[in-house]
Formats: sequence, C-alpha cells, structure tokens
Amino acid sequence: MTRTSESLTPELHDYLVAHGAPVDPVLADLAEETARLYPDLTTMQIGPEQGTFMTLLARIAGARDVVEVGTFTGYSAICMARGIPDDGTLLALDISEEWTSLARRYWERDGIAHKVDLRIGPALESLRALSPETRFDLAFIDADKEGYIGYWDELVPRMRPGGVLLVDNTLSHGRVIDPAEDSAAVQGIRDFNDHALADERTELVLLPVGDGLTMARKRD
Ligand SMILES: C[S@@+](CC[C@H](N)C(=O)[O-])C[C@H]1O[C@@H](n2cnc3c(N)ncnc32)[C@H](O)[C@@H]1O
Repeated sequence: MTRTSESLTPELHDYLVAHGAPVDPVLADLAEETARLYPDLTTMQIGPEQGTFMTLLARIAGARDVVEVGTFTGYSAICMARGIPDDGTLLALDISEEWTSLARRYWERDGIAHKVDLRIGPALESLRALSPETRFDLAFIDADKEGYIGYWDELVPRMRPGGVLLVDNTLSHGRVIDPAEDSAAVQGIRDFNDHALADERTELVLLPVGDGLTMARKRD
C-alpha cells in the first residue's frame, strides 16, 4: 500500500511531463518569452502538468463560466480557456497591464482571446463589483497570498453548486510546516488552509501538484 505521494526528482518530473503533459508550441513559447523577459519571475507561472490538469478538469466539470484571480502572462488562463466551450467565458483578474499585455498576445495566437474578459485592478474590488447574479463553474486563485481568504470568501457564494475552486501554492514549497518561516505570504497560506478546511460550504483536498494545489467543490 502506498501511503505517501512520490517525491519528484527533476528526471522523474521530466518523465511525468513527457507522459502526460507534453508542452505544445504556444505554451512552450509563452514560457520561454516569460523567462526571457522576467527571469526572476518564472516561478509565478504554473507548470505544464498543472496546466494540463486544469484543462482536463475544466472539461470534466463541464465548466462554462470561469474566473481566475492572478493572470500574470496568461499561461493558466490559456489552459483553462482551452477546456471550456467556444461560448464560455474566463474572467481574468490582475493588477498588471505590463504582464497581461504579453498574455493578450498569446491568447490571440492560441485562438482563445474571444473567451477572455481581462479586468485590470485589485482583484478583491473587481470581484466585489460583479453583479449579484454572477455565477462560476470553476475558479482559480493564484495572486497575493495574503489576499487568499478574501478571494475565497468572495468566490464561494458565487460558485454554482458542484462548482470547483482551485487554489495555488498551498504548500508554499514546504514552508507551511517550517516554524522558522514567518513571512506574510506563508502565514497567509497557513491562515487560508485553515480557513478553507473549516468552511462547511465546500469539501476539499490538498494535492501535491506544483507547490500545493487545493481543489474544493462547492456543496450542493
Ligand atoms: C503567481 S502570478 C499568477 C500566475 C498565473 N496564474 C500563471 O499561471 O501564469 C500572481 C499574479 O497576481 C497578480 N496580483 C497580485 N496581487 C494582486 C491583486 N491584489 N489583485 C489582482 N492581481 C494581483 C500579480 O500581478 C501576478 O500577475
């Protein structure tokens, strides 16, 4: 019986990507251009296997209305937009015109730009400005870690019953269990993990994908 998840060496990670998430030219070029323009920020982008997982999940969930909090250069948005129908919508929220201008270019190239509604500004304000009737099938939270609880609390009531929330970086590369780690970002993740677990409106699992991916389902 296997009681733990596999620790991935770089070689095993390469094998996993090659056998489940081969990167296509659009995503490969986006990752390469992001790394060239912002070499210190490449860890902001989700990895290829997480992207493929999100495309499949969007399809399996039959998602039509999707929201992303934290878009950066658009990698995760492409992955989710690929998994929704042609008349589906992905509401993408970010504060950076610069980073999302690169995203827009790749959304055009990938043929999914017509599905994306990008709004620039603090995501909490953008969420609070939504009409009371707005509902989502799939949400992805991947912005400032101190804001996670606020995003969660705005999003859970707006999810359809059975809707799925994905929350990134919830293991913080293991720092969540390091008592010497007291950064605001890691404490924000710890607080969020406790908050989400106690939320009876959802059921969830924390997956060892990337540096921790929480997947929650809004109860019926
Ligand atoms: C980790 S990156 C997102 C990466 C993206 N999901 C991807 O896969 O490429 C975090 C993003 O959150 C954005 N962000 C940070 N604070 C924000 C806020 N208060 N409101 C909206 N976006 C914010 C940043 O500008 C950055 O683009």
